[in-house]
Amino acid sequence: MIEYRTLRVALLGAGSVGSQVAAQLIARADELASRAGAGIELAGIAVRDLDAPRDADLPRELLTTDPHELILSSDIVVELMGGIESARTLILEALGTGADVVTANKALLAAHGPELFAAAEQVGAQLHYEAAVAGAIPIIRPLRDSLAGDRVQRILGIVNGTTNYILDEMHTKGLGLEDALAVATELGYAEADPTADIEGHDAAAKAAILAGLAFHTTVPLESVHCEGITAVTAEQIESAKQAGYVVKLLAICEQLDSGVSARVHPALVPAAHPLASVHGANNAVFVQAEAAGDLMFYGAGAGASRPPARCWATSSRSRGGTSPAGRASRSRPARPWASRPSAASRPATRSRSRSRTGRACWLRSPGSSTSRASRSRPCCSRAPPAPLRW
Ligand SMILES: NC(=O)C1=CN([C@@H]2O[C@H](COP(=O)(O)OP(=O)(O)OC[C@H]3O[C@@H](n4cnc5c(N)ncnc54)[C@H](O)[C@@H]3O)[C@@H](O)[C@H]2O)C=CC1
Ligand SMILES: N[C@@H](CC=O)C(=O)O
Repeated sequence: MIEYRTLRVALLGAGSVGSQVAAQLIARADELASRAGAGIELAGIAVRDLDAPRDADLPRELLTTDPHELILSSDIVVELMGGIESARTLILEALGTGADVVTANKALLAAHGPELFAAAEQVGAQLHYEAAVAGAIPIIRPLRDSLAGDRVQRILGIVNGTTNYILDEMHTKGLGLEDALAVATELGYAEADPTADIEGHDAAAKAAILAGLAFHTTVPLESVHCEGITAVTAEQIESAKQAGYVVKLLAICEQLDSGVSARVHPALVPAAHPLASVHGANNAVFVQAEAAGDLMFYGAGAGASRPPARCWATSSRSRGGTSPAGRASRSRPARPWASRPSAASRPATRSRSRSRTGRACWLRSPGSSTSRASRSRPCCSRAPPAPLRW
């Protein structure tokens, strides 16, 4: 019988994703231990309300309303609360103790990534975020590590499951946006505030993260052009269909001569393109790289049972100390586990329409001025978004 030393894991938040992560950590503790070479013990779960109903049956004795105490006694902290300020403060607190952190919080990373990574670097801790982009799809590590020696030229991503689900329901069943959003929310795809999904902010945060990794730079969230799906109409979807296109909310990250461009907006995708076949809440990230050519990463993008796999995969690889007390003094500990168009159907509504060469283009709908798009610069390079060349 092999005896493993034990890593204590603190979970912050027990909502859709957090409760599933907790359930998996409990149910698969032995399997994780043998893979990670260390025992994994769920030390506690910080919640707001001890009596709130949860998606999974969690041992009551693990619940606490005191995240600070929990963090102090843990080796790895998994943040699944969402939101900005509390999450930021608690992650900084955890890193300050030398704990490794796992987060799926793309909004936080896009807004405060440099600060958080600097804090991790300072104490030699790790900050994992594989589940922050594209749900269950492993995309962070491939971009950061596997493609590090290549030159990524462009990324086309369907990175928001909620909007893909909505557009797919509108396309295949003729459902309205509101009805489809209600189902997406019920299924746990949507953010706590679904405006972040339908206005494109969630996809924009993911685009900033992807563009930063792909082009080895920092992409401020404010520089990502952002237009959601609220102005997409049933008529536009039907007209796109007739013309052989599917409307998708795309995150497009490109290395242009003028600089890095990252933008999010509805686009017409030719029905034969692999991205057109991404249905429901699935995501796909289509990467074009100089040496590797075209790659497509595909899988479940949202839904409570999907991202947990990415969370506990990174937790189990994350370093842990033999005792929390020993952490603060370690500056660079040995880490054996570490790897470290709008689819306007009527030409009159299009700001850019399909070109004579048959390329599908970026189409902007006149009704979308309430989105962050209208307030932000179009892209990092300040160049206007370029039409897509498929
Ligand atoms: N739902 C999904 O499919 C995916 C979600 N994510 C991200 O994972 C994170 C969690 O998402 P969900 O589970 O869907 O959200 P959720 O809203 O279902 O759960 C968040 C939970 O955290 C709790 N919470 C918030 N602040 C807290 C605090 N200060 N102390 C203790 N508990 C607190 C809330 O009460 C809630 O129970 C978010 O950052 C989200 O963007 C990432 C990938 C997929
Ligand atoms: N609300 C998000 C959840 C995962 O990141 C989405 O719909 O993609």
